[in-house]
Amino acid sequence: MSETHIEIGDIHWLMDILQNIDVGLVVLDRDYNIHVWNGFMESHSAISPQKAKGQNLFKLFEEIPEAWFRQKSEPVFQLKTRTFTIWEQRPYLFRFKNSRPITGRTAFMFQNTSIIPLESLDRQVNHICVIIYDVTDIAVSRADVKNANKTLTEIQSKDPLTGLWNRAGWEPQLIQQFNECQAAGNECSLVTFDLDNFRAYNGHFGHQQGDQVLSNIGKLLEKAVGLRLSARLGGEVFGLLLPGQNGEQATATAEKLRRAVLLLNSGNDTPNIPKITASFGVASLAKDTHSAHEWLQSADKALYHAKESGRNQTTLYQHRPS
Ligand SMILES: Nc1nc2c(ncn2[C@@H]2O[C@H](COP(=O)(O)OP(=O)(O)OP(=O)(O)O)[C@@H](O)[C@H]2O)c(=O)[nH]1
Repeated sequence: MSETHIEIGDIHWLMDILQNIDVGLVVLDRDYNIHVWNGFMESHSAISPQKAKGQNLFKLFEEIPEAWFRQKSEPVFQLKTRTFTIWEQRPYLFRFKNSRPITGRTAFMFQNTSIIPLESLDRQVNHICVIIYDVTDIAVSRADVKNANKTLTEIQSKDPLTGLWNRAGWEPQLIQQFNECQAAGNECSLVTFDLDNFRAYNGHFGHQQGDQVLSNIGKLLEKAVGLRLSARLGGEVFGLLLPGQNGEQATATAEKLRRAVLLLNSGNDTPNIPKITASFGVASLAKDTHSAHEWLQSADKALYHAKESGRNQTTLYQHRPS
C-alpha cells in the first residue's frame, strides 16, 4: 500500500467520523459563511450540507444574536484562542428541537459550544470551527434538582393541612417585619391564638372533623391577612402579623377574627356539645421590644392571660410605661 493511498484512506475515515460524530461541527469563514455542516447539524436542522454550504450563518439562523456571536468569535480569529458558550448563559446557539427520549420534557436542545481557530498553511486564521454539544440531559437534571430543592423547602416551611406557613417558615417573616418596622419606626402588631378545649372537640366530633376546623381557620386567615403573614405555629395555635396596626387596632382585628371563628359553629346550637372558640393574645411592637422572640413571648403571655380569664376572648399585652 503506498503512502498516498493510506492518506486518502485516512481522509475517508475522517470524513466518516465528521459525518457521524454525535456533536455538531460547523466551519465558518470571516464573513460567517458556512463551509462545513456535518451530519449532526443536518439531522437536527433538516438542512442538508449542500443547502447550508455557502450560506451566511445569520441569514440562515435568524435566532442567533449576531452581535453576541461575533463578540464570541472575533477573539478566535484575531488571537487564535478558543472561546466557549455555555447553556447557563444562553440555552442554545441553534434552536433545535429536543430529541432526547428521557428528558423530552423540554422543547429545545440545550447546547454548550466551543469555537476553535482553524489555521491555514500560512498560519492565518481565516476559518473557525464551532463545535455544538447537546447538554440537554445535564440541563434538565440540573433543573430537576432545583425543583426538588424548591419542593423540599416548601414541604419544610408549609403546613400541609392549612397551606399556611409552619413555625419554621413563618419565623423569617416575623424577623423581617420586626427588623423593618423597628428600623422605620412603623406600627406593627403580632397576634397569636389558640383554639379552646380542642381536645374535647376532637373527642366529641373525631379527629377528622377537628382537622376540618383547622383547615377552615386557615381559610379565615388567608382571607383576613393573606398567606404571607399568617401561620399555623403548632397543633391548634396560629399566629399573624398585622403591619401598620397599633395595639388597639390589632385588638379590633383579633376580635373580628374571634367572632369569625364563632361562626364556624353554625348548625351546632345544641347545649353541652363542644363549640369552636379561640383565645387571642395581641402584642404591639414597642420601642423597647428587643427581639422578634421577645415580641412573640409578649403575644404568648397575653394569650395565656386570655385563657386564664375564661377563654374565647382577646388580651392586649400591656407594655411597661417608658
Ligand atoms: N384534629 C386535630 N387535632 C389536633 C391537631 N394538632 C393538635 N390537635 C389537638 O389539639 C388538642 C390540644 O389539646 P390541649 O393542649 O389539651 O388544649 P385544649 O384542649 O385546646 O385546651 P386549651 O388550649 O387549654 O383551651 C389535642 O387534643 C390535640 O390532639 C391536628 O392536626 N388535628
